[in-house]
Amino acid sequence: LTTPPPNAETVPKIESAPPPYSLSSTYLTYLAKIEQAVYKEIKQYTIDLQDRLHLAEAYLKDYEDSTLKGTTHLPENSDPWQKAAEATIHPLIAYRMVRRFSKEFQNFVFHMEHHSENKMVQRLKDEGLQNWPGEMDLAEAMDAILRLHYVYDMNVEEFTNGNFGSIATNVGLTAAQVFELAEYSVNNEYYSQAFDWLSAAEFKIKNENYSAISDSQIANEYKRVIETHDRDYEKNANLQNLFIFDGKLKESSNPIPIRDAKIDYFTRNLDDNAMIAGHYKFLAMCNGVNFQTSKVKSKLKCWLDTKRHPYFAINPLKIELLQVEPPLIQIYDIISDSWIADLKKTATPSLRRPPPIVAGAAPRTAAYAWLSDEDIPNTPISRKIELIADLNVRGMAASDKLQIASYSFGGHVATHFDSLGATDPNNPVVAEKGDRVSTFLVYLNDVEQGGFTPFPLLGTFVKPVKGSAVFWYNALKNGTIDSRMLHGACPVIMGHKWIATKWTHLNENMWKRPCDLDSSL
Ligand SMILES: O=C(O)CCC(=O)C(=O)O
Ligand SMILES: [Fe+2]
Repeated sequence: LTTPPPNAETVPKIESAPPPYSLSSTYLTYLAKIEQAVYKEIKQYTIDLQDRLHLAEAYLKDYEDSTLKGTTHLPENSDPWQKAAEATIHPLIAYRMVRRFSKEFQNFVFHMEHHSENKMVQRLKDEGLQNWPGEMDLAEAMDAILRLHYVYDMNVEEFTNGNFGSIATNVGLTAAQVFELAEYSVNNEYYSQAFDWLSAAEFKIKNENYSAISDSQIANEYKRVIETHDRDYEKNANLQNLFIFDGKLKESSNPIPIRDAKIDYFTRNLDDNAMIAGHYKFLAMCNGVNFQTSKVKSKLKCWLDTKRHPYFAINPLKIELLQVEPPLIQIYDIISDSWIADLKKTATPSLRRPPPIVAGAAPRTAAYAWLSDEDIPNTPISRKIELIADLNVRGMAASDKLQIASYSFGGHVATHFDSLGATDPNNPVVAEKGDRVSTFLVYLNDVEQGGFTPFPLLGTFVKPVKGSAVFWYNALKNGTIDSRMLHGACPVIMGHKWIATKWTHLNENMWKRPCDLDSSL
């Protein structure tokens, strides 16, 4: 796995907004660190509980083997004082009693006092118990797991056995945990997913010695999926983007598998609008499908560029052309490990959950921080981008601050345009600086699996490669939005994903934008 992000301990307690625990590898790392202490605490607690149980049992046994055993000839209901006197005649019974009072009780009371539940709870509170993940974090984590299933057409049985495509691991989920995700799917109207999760739970229960759920719970849940689906079907059938079966489940003996239903949607909605068509191509690309024609592909190439600036005569840029028109390029090895470490370290304390989604904006699940050039004096990345892209980048008017994003499992961005005017024609930033004319996105690490950046309408996608950047223009030369530049981020399956993004604005780059990126060929 990737090395943990720096300064995980410095993750702040955020008063204004709940910390994005499930959304960011940084916060997950912080939790994993806390859990090392929690594990030790609870492990010790079980040892203490066992000690106390043994002490209590030893006391009972000693009393039963001496006093009770030696005084059985008195009737059950005889006078307690008479019984007590009887117990003190025998020297060894008497001795054992004195021993119990002076030794075993002391021991017992000592253990009770020093390892009480209250003290454990206090220690957990000291670790930050009240700020730990809650319902919302769990819902976000469940969404992330279900998103991986949906986007990558995961076989739930394989997935929950810990096998992710080409990667096999030895950790999966229990039948009860799989069942919880099935229930969550139904509650959130992901009916087709619910079926996959239920049948996986049904299968898993057979292979478990002990399961916290039963076959009858699963049977009831199947009934609930069908009933809930059929109840909501009429109401929602007209909603284009709602993932729903074609027809009522009660009447169809064979529900359409999620995979076929997606392909159906893909072909049906292809021409409706860029966002919807883009979504289904996006899913295919996350799975590695490239839609570029052989004619387009034949123009693609890699080269070492020495001409952009004298600096590059001795440090040539390794450029790969991913699409000629509109231009999309990936440039390798543009940022050193020490710059990467500086960016992660500086961003970590201010990583926050994204703002609530406004109408028309794409859902995104990552934690974000914004760095000004002054925040990172030893990492002059704006200057470097100026040299590479030949654009004005430095200064408040020329670009946005550098955006750092930290994704965790299932972390994604739905298809969108980086142009601010695309979602909000009255955006004040557009009025002031002009729209975002270009995007320069740097991958700060390799991702074990998943996390591609697809451009559905170009038919190609970018793979995260540590230290490489992808560059494109969001605006046409006349300044209007280039609607071909729809893109998104595929969910991370395994690993962490960190990116740094610089958006350059139009007004300061009016005269800078080269006529054609191709001229450097
Ligand atoms: O993470 C990626 O690959 C793309 C992110 C993106 O498009 C964005 O944040 O606007
Ligand atoms: Fe974007």
